[in-house]
Amino acid sequence: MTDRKPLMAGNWKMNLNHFEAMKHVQELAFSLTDKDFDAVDVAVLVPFTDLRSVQTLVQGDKLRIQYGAQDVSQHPSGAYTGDISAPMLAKLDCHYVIVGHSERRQYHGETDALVAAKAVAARKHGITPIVCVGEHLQVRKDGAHVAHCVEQTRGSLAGLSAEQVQASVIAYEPVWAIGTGEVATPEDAQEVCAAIRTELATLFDESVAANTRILYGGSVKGANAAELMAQPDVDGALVGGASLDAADFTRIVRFRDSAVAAG
Ligand SMILES: O=C[C@H](O)COP(=O)(O)O
Repeated sequence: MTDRKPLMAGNWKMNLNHFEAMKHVQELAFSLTDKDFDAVDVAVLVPFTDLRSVQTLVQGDKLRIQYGAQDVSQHPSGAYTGDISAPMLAKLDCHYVIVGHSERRQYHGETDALVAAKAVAARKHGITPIVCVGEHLQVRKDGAHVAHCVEQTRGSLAGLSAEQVQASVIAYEPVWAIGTGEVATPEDAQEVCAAIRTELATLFDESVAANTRILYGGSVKGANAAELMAQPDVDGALVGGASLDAADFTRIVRFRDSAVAAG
């Protein structure tokens, strides 16, 4: 890892109502210290219904926890029943929004072009998109995972300027590792994150490649975070299940402590 500040982002998925959200953020705030926030950016990516409560808590108590949503419309407003726009998220001071999570791609048929349009919409309103890519198990078995993820990255960033990409985050999440307990090896994570970074240099330039944060996601836990974060092209984690456990998420944020203990 270079001087890119690590980002540990908890994707709560469809868990925690707004009461539970406030309790959980308070627990996190209680267990994390200024030293943690100096070293690592910490974010929670919460259901839409939790955003107002989380915003109130974070801003009211001046917490250093960042927050955001898990999806956004590509449209700024209009007759799109059920959708939430980037201006709406910006009004709630969201820092981040996930776009193109594999669960959106799988259950809502989201394509690379749609993901790119959502990322553009987010950047237009000052929100950092966390653009997800990753291969299914069969693609990995076929040995096509690197090419697949590079292609998906290219498609999911189509239309974004160099500045917009540099102000975005990319998350490599192998689908076979999500929620399965089967974490990628550090070498697997490094191989794909490095290939994505090389692709950013090709698509844009070395500076974009060097400054864009690339996360790994898929069964990250306190016990395995340090070895993943030790990889030079892995700049943090997008954490699902373990982000619902304040103690384990804190261990992930403090990955350097376990690296020291192990070393
Ligand atoms: O966005 C998070 C990922 O889907 C990872 O989920 P997981 O940590 O439960 O495997």
